Amino acid sequence: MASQNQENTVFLTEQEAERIRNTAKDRLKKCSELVGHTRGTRDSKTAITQAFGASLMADMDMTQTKGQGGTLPALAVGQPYPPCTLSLQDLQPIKLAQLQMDTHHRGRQLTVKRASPVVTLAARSWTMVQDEEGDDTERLEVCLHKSRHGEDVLESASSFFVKEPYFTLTDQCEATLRIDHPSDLIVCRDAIANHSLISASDADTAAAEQLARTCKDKGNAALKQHDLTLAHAKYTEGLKVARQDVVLNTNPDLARDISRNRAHVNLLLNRLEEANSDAKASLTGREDQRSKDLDSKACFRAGCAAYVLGEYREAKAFFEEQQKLTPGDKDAIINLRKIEARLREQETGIYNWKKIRAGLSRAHPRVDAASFIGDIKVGDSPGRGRGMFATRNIPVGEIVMCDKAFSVVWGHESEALTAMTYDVRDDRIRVSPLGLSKLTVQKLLSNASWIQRVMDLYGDYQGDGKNVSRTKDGLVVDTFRVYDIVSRNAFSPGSQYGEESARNASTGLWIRAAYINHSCIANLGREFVGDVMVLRATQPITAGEEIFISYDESSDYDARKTALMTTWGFECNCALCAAERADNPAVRKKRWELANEVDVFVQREYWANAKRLTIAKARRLARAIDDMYDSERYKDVPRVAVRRIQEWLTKASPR
Ligand SMILES: C[S@@+](CC[C@H](N)C(=O)[O-])C[C@H]1O[C@@H](n2cnc3c(N)ncnc32)[C@H](O)[C@@H]1O
Repeated sequence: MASQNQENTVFLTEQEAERIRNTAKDRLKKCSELVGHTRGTRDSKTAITQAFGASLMADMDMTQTKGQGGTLPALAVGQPYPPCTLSLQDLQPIKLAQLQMDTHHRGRQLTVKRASPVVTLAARSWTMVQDEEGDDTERLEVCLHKSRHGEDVLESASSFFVKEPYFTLTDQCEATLRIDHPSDLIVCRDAIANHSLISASDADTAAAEQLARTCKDKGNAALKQHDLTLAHAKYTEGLKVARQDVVLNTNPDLARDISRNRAHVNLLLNRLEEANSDAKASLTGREDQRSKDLDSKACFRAGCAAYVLGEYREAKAFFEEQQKLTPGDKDAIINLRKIEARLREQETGIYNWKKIRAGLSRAHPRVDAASFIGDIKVGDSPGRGRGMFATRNIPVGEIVMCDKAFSVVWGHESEALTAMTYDVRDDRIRVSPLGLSKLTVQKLLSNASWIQRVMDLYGDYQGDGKNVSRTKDGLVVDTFRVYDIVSRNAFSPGSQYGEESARNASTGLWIRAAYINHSCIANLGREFVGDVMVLRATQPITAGEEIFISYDESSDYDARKTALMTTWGFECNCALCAAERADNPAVRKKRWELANEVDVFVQREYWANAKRLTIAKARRLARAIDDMYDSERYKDVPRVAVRRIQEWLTKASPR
């Protein structure tokens, strides 16, 4: 992740780093020794006692960091496997006793019930589960993506279906069923629900209609209790029956009513595409006042979903229709006004920054704004993958892009989760914004069009690319791919709402800006207003030229080189790096020391009313740094170490 704040560094002791590496390597070794070994049955009492004993020893996935107090979770990453893309009904059952060690049981599904309380750790939750018959017990662990809609998934129910179970070892080498992809775990909230459906297809009209009505009532009751997941399940069940010909031919309004209700729940669950299609499906098009009122409600719901999806023209059409159906409706008027602003932002890049800034606070850190993409387009950037290119000449100071974040986690929010990750692919330990990966996965699980857009971004692990898989149980999201995409595309919007450090750094994903490559001599400057990234030309850009931002602004060549390789996985070949690489390391070191001296000077000496002696000292410093540059090599290359003191001098001696 590109940091705004170079102080955001976690210092890991050698021993801690070694411990993390060894834990991951030990596990991998044991796993490879045990591949394919049959599990056999486990005595349930002993299994539960052993598992809890191990968990009590310590939350072993926590890491101590040097001199910074506190801990960060540590996770091994870089062993991706694909999520299950089959529907539950197409998988063959398997029993716990049939499981084989370190094996993905492709084409199989397990039905289990919870047999112990849930243990919730920073980056995972686990519990003991039993077969349906209760004669065998095993550990079930959900890694990272352990909660949905603010609820711990394992705690939300007592029965689960595990799709294509992965039976392996924990970091402490205990046997476990491990879930990495949330779509591989199906919560069974109400076993009776599915049985009731089976009889519906054969039922007579009255019975089927009654069944759909009961589901609708149960959905309404769950909604009243704010149990959105159950409400959604009940409406879905009711819709399946109400959309069958037996009911549809006699009472088409029942399906419409349930669709309208589910649209509301979907909006609350952020399932915007389904909210939009449900609302459209509920429209009656009739002219009586009651029908008009209902259609107005549906238009409002379809419009809200389209608005959050960024489909402002579609949203506008729905709110206009709402206004026609129920003239004077205040919601429609307010929303139409908001849409005018969004369309202006999107089409012209004109924003009311004063108003936007005034509306930002710790409690409201996100901006309600559209993204503006200026005259730029994605193209091939040899040696750098894809990049963004200007399609016309752009003068200095012009806004090139304002990108509203796809997902952002602020340091002060409960979703913020930073972890030390050990990547087995390149043997590197990194500080990873896992909270952002989690939030991104949650958003993707709700809307298919978003999956395609995020999965188009660059990531080391390709998985199934930008294909969207959907089973009868819902959307499938490859969390390993999201993790890799976040690792290579996340930026930090800086600490806009209070102090933060590496352990709670704010991070976000800007999916349009994510196509812009790095150069240490960037031609764009970056600023954040809440979660909007504003990019302006800092140099004149000619049509066809690639645009660049700086992922790391350190003036220390070695630090910058290491950060670019560790975080972003590349070595920069810009003119500045080429010149600095050719410098004698001793010269680079001396220049770096002088730049540090400048930092201390600038912090101590305020430029306003600076004494002549102080200004003279600043001039000496600037000259000393300038002398450390080879005049031939740095003829056309910026002398970055001298920049700060020159800025100070410009302000201190304006005449
Ligand atoms: C945010 S993405 C930029 C878009 C990316 N090039 C693509 O094809 O989607 C960051 C990744 O782009 C590549 N990249 C960016 N700047 C680069 C540069 N100056 N040299 C080489 N690779 C670069 C690296 O692979 C990096 O991890």
